[in-house]
Amino acid sequence: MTFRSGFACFVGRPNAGKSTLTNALVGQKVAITSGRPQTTRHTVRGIVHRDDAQLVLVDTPGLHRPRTLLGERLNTLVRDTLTEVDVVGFCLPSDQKVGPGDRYIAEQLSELAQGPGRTPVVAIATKADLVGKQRLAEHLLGISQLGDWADIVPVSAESGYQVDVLEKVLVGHLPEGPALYPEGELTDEPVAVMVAELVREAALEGVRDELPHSLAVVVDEMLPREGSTEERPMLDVRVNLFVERDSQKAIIIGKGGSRLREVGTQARQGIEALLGTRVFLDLHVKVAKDWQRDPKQLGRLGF
Ligand SMILES: Nc1nc2c(ncn2[C@@H]2O[C@H](COP(=O)(O)OP(=O)(O)OP(=O)(O)O)[C@@H](O)[C@H]2O)c(=O)[nH]1
Repeated sequence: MTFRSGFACFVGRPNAGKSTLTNALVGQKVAITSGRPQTTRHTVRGIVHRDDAQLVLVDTPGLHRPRTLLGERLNTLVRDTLTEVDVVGFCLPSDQKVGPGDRYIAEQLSELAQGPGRTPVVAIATKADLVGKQRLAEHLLGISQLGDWADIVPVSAESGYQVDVLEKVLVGHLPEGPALYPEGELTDEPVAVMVAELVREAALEGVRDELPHSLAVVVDEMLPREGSTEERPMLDVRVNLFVERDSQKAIIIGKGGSRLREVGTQARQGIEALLGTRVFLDLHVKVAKDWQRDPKQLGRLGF
């Protein structure tokens, strides 16, 4: 039996279902999903362990037209990631017609497919559960006319439809080689990044329209609480939330701090589940003016 191993990543416009698909393949929640675009700022890897292969998924941010410096950096990150993987999955949500955003990405990908590495691109019709047979057929036709794909696979991460098929197709594009990570490993995302994502997710809940891309979350410190014992461990987690304006700070904090308390409670439950220990979560909201356009601030926040 030949063993294959390698890297795959999903691209697609915001909300195409990339994170959800990663989770469905890995079988556990590693990447944070959300109903709003561009929440996946960091490269999160999920690892699929099979008897015949190991597939390492690199979950990239949405490839989109750069509008701000942050956008440009994200796109550079995306392109760097794309040239390093063995196969790219291009996600196109079935409930939406192929549009200009998809065409833009398709152009970038065809450059890649013709480049020196010749990375194969598998087109994936995501969210197939949301549409009927006829619409799905139309969608697949639209996708086939969009470019020259190694394969086209309809899937639903929600219902599980064809997730196994997609897994086989992706694995088929990997080179022969030994496992890259020990079995049981699901992600090598640093814990601090996952903690920050949980806080960000909670902080955006219900106010995503007001604070679309203006929130950055950074874990300041994570320390065992003084006096906490091995039987009853307790972790002090201090997190900074950066917004661009005072008005946004007010939204996060809420009347008399009520909203921030809810954010803290929700995030804490997620963090405790992630770390398997009790957590004291200390949230600080700060204004970093126009951080999306300032290289120094971006650097400090890890972009
Ligand atoms: N019905 C249905 N909904 C899905 C499916 N996959 C994803 N979704 C929903 O679509 C929305 C976006 O999914 P994500 O996985 O966050 O999309 P993404 O491409 O990672 O988004 P960005 O991180 O913004 O680029 C979420 O509300 C998901 O619940 C699916 O197979 N079926």
